[in-house]
Amino acid sequence: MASHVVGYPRMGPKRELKFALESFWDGKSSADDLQKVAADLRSSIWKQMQAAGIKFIPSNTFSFYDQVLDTTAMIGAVPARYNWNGGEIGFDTFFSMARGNASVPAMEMTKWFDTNYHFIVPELGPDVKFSYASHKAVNEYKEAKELGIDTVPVLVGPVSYLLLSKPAKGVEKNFPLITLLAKILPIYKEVIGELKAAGASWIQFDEPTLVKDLDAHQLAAFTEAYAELESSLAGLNVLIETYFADVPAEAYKTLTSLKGVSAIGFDLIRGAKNLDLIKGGFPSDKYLFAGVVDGRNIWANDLAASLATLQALEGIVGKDKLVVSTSCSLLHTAVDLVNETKLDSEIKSWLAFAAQKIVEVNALAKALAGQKDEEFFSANAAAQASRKSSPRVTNEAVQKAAAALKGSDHRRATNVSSRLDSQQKKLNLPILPTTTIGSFPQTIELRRVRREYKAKKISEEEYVAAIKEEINKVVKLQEELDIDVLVHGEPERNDMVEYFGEQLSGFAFTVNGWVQSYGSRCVKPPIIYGDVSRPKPMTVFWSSFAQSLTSRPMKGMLTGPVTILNWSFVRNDQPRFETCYQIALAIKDEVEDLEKAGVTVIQIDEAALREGLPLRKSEEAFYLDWAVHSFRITNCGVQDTTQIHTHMCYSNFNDIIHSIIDMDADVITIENSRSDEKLLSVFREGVKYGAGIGPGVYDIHSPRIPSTEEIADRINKMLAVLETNILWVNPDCGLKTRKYPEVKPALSNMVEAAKLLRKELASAK
Ligand SMILES: Nc1nc2c(c(=O)[nH]1)N[C@@H](CNc1ccc(C(=O)N[C@@H](CCC(=O)N[C@@H](CCC(=O)N[C@@H](CCC(=O)O)C(=O)O)C(=O)O)C(=O)O)cc1)CN2
Ligand code: MET
Ligand SMILES: [Zn+2]
Repeated sequence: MASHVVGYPRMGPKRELKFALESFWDGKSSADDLQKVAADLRSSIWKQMQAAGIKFIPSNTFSFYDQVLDTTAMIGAVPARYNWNGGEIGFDTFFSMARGNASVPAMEMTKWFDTNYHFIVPELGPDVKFSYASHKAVNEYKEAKELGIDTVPVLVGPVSYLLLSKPAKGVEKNFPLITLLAKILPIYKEVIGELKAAGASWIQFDEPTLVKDLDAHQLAAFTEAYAELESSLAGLNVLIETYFADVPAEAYKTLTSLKGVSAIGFDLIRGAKNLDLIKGGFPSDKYLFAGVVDGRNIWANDLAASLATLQALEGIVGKDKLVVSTSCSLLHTAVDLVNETKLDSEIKSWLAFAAQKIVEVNALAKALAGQKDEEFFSANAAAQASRKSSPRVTNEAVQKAAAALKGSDHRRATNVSSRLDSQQKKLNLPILPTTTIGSFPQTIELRRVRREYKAKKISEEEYVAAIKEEINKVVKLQEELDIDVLVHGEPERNDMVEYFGEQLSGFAFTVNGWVQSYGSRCVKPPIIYGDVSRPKPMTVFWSSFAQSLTSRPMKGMLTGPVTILNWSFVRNDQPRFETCYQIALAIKDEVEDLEKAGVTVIQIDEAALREGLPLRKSEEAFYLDWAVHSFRITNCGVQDTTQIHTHMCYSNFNDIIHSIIDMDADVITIENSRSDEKLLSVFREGVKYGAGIGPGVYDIHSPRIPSTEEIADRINKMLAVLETNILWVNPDCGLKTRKYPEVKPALSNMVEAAKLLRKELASAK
């Protein structure tokens, strides 16, 4: 019985790739140094999988930034503004596309399906000249082969690639990108040819868009694409991998009849209906790659349950056609539990990170082949039983309180426009008020202070003094810049989700459980293992201190329940909405304590609300209902004069604008600049928005400093579709990833632009 892994984390068990990338970008190390770190990581991962007994080991799942950008490089689809002159694409062009450079902004980045991973959106059109411009897939296959490991090279499938692209600037918005298939397939053919010549016997195409709602045209593109590739693929075993949800019934028909395809991979964790589809009929000549080990979470597999599932599948497809696999790439889980020295041993026994998951995959494959490791299986069964019965998982008071919520929809008593009036009387803000999203740069010194405090190398007094000093600096800076509504800068926070997880009951946290979010940036999602409650106030101390330093309004800064849920590793033993309501109640307590402490503006970030949206239309309404409800629970009890802000980043909101309105926040700040102001089109189309809104005026994900004119131009575009009195001026997102030499001039230009427009508006009256 064979085993397979869809993909593996790239960063390394101690984020070696992150540090190598950042050092290279800072000019502190050479391209060769970076290549060396990368090669070492790849080789250790391949060897680890080989040692675990994995038969189908993936290659080309490594990336210096993102696998979709790698594909863009492979087919030479570099936007003209990067001045690429042909030839093999090197670091310069590659990283300019990813991060921008001094003269050109980066390409758009967006969420990879419903994960916290971001990909670089390809910009295509009828005039793009495609060419084979990155041999990475072939090189990595050869590299593994030289180590004596015959891998399965992985490519982003051509149809998913196009369906994830957007029309380039100047190309008609509804240009049918799928018509570019004919132009990119010849390059895929070249790659396939080289892989065959190098000795590959399998190839994997990731086609995750097959789990979305596709129309007949889009489905037909899959049929055409693989028919077109069939002759090039002859002699290779071809695996089409789907993940993140089940495949809709129509798509299943298309998928199982693709020409030249010998194997199909399914997510059997998130794809609840896949099993029934397969039971309803699976082609007898194809391999089934059964994704039973969860690539999106950190729980140890319930091996007995998976084995039963696999045995049922074996009855359908036959013993020699079943391959045990992961539900998706392990990119979305933490790397190695071995490095978790601080986790309590009972909780640790419930967990499996990527390194442990490959062992699970192999144990299942062996058990199917009649070589069950009894000891491994019984230890696993004991851990499953301990997790089910552990008293630390349950808090009855919390369960009762959460159950009681469902009857009411928790709305504020007064409507938003009269609330805004009461708030304005108190706040007395100018038109186009300026603010920032919360975090200020996280300097090396700041990180050192937090690290030393955690390691008990400095005392609590020293720590508090250092953070207070930082808050003081950030407040002074904002006053100098003349920003209207201030923030304390979040210097005490490692991350907006992890920070709250560390203070709530029912959460555990890791030391090295990093997951790539974008580029070199990683997150360490907390683990929700039990019922959630808030033992004591979490932010009141810092927020009241910050408010005491200034007469300007200081925003209290919280992360909302949906975002805490979506950016944590969540329980798989109760529905997500139950957990979300529990978190909402904890945040509600915090909101009310902030209000009591005299904080009059409170921002509750829901950065991840959109990405939690189910991948299929039919499931959206249910999610939006409980997600928006959870947000309202947190702040329905505050006074009219308390201004509730929320913030969202990186998303396409146009399709859920009515749910955003239904959140009933007083002010929303929202990402806008990196996606070409797509956001504004919804207002252009006539949606009425009466609450305060601050579409970001510049991209904070790039080191580039926007000019005053550029920002003023952006604000003008907003004024064309939004009422003057509801518009706020702010960056796209928090500033924690930036450096002060970028932030100071950028914010200064932002304030200047706001002032310029205030003047123009006043003289126009
Ligand atoms: N959870 C989450 N998801 C999100 C976002 C977000 O802010 N949070 N933002 C959006 C974009 N994604 C982002 C993801 C990560 C980062 C980010 O800045 N991550 C930091 C790590 C953040 C962190 O928790 N840092 C800790 C740990 C610091 C650390 O690495 N310490 C090292 C030593 C490092 C040193 O020598 O300074 C150690 O302890 O070993 C801290 O600052 O306290 C990074 O990769 O650099 C930014 C945006 C979408 N998704
Ligand atoms: N308040 C948070 C910050 O400014 C919101 C970030 S959304 C990813 O960092
Ligand atoms: Zn944000």
